[in-house]
Amino acid sequence: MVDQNVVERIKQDIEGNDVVLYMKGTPVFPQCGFSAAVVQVLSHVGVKFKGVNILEDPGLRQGLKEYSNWPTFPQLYVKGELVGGCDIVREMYESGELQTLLADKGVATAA
Ligand SMILES: N[C@@H](CCC(=O)N[C@@H](CS)C(=O)NCC(=O)O)C(=O)O
Repeated sequence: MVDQNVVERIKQDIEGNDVVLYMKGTPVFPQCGFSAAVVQVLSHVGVKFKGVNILEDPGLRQGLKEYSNWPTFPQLYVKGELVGGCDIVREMYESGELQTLLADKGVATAA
């Protein structure tokens, strides 16, 4: 059963920010290669995002897995919806699908 306080915090984050990356480490200092790769993609696309370091919060780390039904990190959310992890985000970036998704959802990018 997912902790409702954790669910509230997740909802506040993903509903209050267009793009949220739950990751290991911070955007400036990622502590996992998968998280670093998504930070790099988002930087290339030129989109502003909120990075949340799940290593600092074991409750959030577990709660997110249950909330999203996605067992690993990073997890990228756009406008409240889970897009996916590193593999999906990278594939979508390479095909141009990520840029299209952001444009369709009205998220500003510099690219
Ligand atoms: N194939 C995954 C790779 C990510 C991954 O395997 N993450 C692992 C190791 S960093 C993870 O989050 N494990 C669960 C945990 O550490 O809580 C993706 O596309 O995002």
